[in-house]
Amino acid sequence: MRTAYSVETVRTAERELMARLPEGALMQRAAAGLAAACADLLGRVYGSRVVLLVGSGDNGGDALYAGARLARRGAGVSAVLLAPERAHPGGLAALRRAGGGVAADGGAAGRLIERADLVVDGIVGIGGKGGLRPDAESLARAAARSRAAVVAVDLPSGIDADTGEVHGAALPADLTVTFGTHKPGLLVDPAREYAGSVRLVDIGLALPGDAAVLEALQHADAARLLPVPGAESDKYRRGVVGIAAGSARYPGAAVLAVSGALRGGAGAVRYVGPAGDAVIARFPETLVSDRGPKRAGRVQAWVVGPGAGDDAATVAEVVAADVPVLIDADGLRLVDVGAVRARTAPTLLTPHAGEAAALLGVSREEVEAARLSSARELAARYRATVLLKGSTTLVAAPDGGPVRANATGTSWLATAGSGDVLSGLAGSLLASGLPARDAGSVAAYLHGLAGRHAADGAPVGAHDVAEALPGVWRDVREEGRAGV
Ligand SMILES: NC(=O)C1=CN([C@@H]2O[C@H](COP(=O)(O)OP(=O)(O)OC[C@H]3O[C@@H](n4cnc5c(N)ncnc54)[C@H](O)[C@@H]3O)[C@@H](O)[C@H]2O)[C@@H](O)CC1
Ligand SMILES: Nc1ncnc2c1ncn2[C@@H]1O[C@H](COP(=O)(O)OP(=O)(O)O)[C@@H](O)[C@H]1O
Ligand SMILES: [K+]
Repeated sequence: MRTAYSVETVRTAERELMARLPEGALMQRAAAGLAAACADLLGRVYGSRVVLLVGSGDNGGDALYAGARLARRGAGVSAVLLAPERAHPGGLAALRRAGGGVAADGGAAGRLIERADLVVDGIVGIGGKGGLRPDAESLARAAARSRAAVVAVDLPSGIDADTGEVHGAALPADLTVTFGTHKPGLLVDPAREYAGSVRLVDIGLALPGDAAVLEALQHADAARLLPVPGAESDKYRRGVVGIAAGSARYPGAAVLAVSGALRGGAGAVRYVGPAGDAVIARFPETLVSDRGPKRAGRVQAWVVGPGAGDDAATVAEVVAADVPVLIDADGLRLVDVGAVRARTAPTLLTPHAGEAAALLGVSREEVEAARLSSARELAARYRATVLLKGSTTLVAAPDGGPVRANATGTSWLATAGSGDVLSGLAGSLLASGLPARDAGSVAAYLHGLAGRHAADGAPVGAHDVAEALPGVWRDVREEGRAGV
């Protein structure tokens, strides 16, 4: 599991560790890891041109000490000091001793950045507040214009470490070298996009497991959660998932939700609704009923809403059932918040940003700018687990605890109907017995990978994503066993 901790927790752990180590040891560990990552990125250090953007705090100190290490290996290293009188004195002295220089003025800084192979962003780290200030912003613009690779120290400067929000200008990186632990902003959009790839450097911080703010499943975690039938299993013991979806106008949503559900681990898929003929034509293994959810036969979990049109009665009937229920798409518009809050069995809501905005009474842009707080707020209001879809998908439980972030997806998944496949898949995992947080996060994990496999750099339809699921499932189990 990849975990992320708040700035406050990181600071506490750092203080405890620093008290036990010689002065400056922690910064040397950070700088050594940073210099090694820069060297890997450069390929050849000797003769390369490196520019350090140095702010007034310890983030700048890391950059200066790493720059000194690169200078000792033959790189031409120059520092651009945003606040010369407050630049880390030890770091600056080390850089000078190693033969590095300092840009004389803004003009020189611009020219250095233009010719650089590598720009190291040490403007601001976990001490940052708000977006970049104007002097830093102009350097960020110069770095973006140059052909240099950008390595962010700890965090891309300008992002909010705790929330993943970006208030103002920030400096996009190709690589972020982060220390001790991931920070939430490295896993949640829009900030995550600024980070590029992320490399974690162990500096020996001891972080309390129960204080994680965010978690991201890895193959081994997903593999452990995937339901696998045992020798004694039969289709009912594996779980039956009910799909109440589709309408005369949108029969395809029913077919796609069933396509996801059939690949999600339940032993049987029951379909209820007006699109039974279309479902059976495509998936003859589906148990089809036109008698409404209450009289369709037993299920261990329901999915309601994809392509449901205005059928509020079916949504209400499903929400009244005493089994786990996933509510998606039209179902989110039709459902009564009081009825959801009153449920005792688990509920999983799966809105995209637009649907979440409608439920919260804010704009879509506001949800996209503040994904973490939006997911948490919805979970609290509906007393339900919320899976907020998008480039990073978040799964927030109503009882607090770490939010799961998923970034396995690809923007090729932004295609009509791919959300229907996801809801069928997650419903099937619910029916097979996974708690809502696990069902949602495992579904997002597999769905994202399936999108990647199916697309492989080209446009795909939602049915391609569903068809890629068994292959992905196999990969996750195999690689998970191998400890990948
Ligand atoms: N505390 C520790 O033990 C360690 C800290 N490390 C580094 O230290 C960093 C934290 O250092 P600091 O606490 O000194 O804080 P930072 O260096 O992150 O930033 C603080 C300084 O930046 C200025 N600033 C704040 N917001 C700004 C903005 N938006 N634009 C421009 N300037 C801004 C502030 O005035 C302040 O002087 C970490 O991110 C990490 O890089 C590492 O060396 C590992 C050890
Ligand atoms: N830019 C993106 N990057 C990664 N995944 C995305 C992106 N945009 C959308 N997705 C994913 O694609 C799916 C789209 O679902 P949704 O918006 O409900 O579409 P539909 O209603 O047409 O099925 C979700 O799983 C979502 O997380
Ligand atoms: K930084």
